[in-house]
Amino acid sequence: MNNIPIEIITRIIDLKKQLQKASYAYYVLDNPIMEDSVYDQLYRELLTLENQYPSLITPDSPTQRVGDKLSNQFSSIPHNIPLYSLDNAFNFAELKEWENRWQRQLNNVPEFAYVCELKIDGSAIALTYENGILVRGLTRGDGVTGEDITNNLRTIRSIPLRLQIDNPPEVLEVRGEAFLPLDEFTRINEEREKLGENLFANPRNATAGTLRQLDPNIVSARKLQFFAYNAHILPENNNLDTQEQVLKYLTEIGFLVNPNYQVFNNLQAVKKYLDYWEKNRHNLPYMTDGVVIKINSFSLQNQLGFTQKFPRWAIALKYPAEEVPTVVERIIVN
Ligand SMILES: NC(=O)c1cnc(OC2CCCC2)nc1N
Repeated sequence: MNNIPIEIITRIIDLKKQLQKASYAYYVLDNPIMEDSVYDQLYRELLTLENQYPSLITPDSPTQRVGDKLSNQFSSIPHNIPLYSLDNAFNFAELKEWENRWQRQLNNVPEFAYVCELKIDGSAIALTYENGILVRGLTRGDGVTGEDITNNLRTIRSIPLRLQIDNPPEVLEVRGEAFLPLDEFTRINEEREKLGENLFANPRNATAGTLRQLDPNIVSARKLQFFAYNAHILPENNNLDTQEQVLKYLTEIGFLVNPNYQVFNNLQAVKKYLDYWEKNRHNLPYMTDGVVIKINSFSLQNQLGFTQKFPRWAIALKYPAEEVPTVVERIIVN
């Protein structure tokens, strides 16, 4: 590092900042701030400088998204914070029972709110950022330990390699859903069908299958996306008091958050949201299998805690399972 001209060092830092900002605008805000040709030119300049000065390559560099080393297997790593699964409700009456249960447990809280989030039908993922840099990405696994698929997750452009804030927390745990948009799912199955390979039954299986690929280049070629829905700043001394604040924070620091979340003060209002999305979810470019309803206040969440498997403060309203139009069905029809 000592015999490298300072102009080179500052140029590399500046290029990474510009490229990360442009990538965030393009993949997360869906609002490009740079022509593709300019992005490519800056990217090539960074690549050239990093090849000349390899000691200046950092893990958050945009050039480090697609590693070239093949994994031969994934190691199992314990989660910093366990990932819980969701209890299910299959109709409004069961939702009402859930509300009665938690209200009884808290001796009838008059003031509360629910956050409703579309339940994205993909693979649950846990990301760890240290001082703003992505250091690890794990599958949900059994909730206690997950498989280290960091190299595969780094290829997902809507997962930032560096948080887009100047003073990042020491450790940040981000949870969310990796998923395949429906058009990409169809494209992958058409490709497999041409190669005589078996088809993925649905986008969830295709996502899980892709994340288990040992070659990050294959993962990079499939346009996986990621919706973040939870964050834990460690040590837990932060000013995030509600789920709604967490969703806003996640967007600020560089994540794609599903924009269809809404806050309601009662279950009747939640019902309208459920009915709306049961009808309109098929217009979305990705699969959902329900709605996740969470109590908004972390103070109430902490008072309620967890059962052996589930948080008492959240539940998934599941829509009836449905068939995904796959290439096979089209052949049969034709
Ligand atoms: N698939 C989803 O979209 C989804 C899954 N899980 C959660 O919340 C976790 C947090 C605590 C228990 C469940 N939210 C979601 N939106």
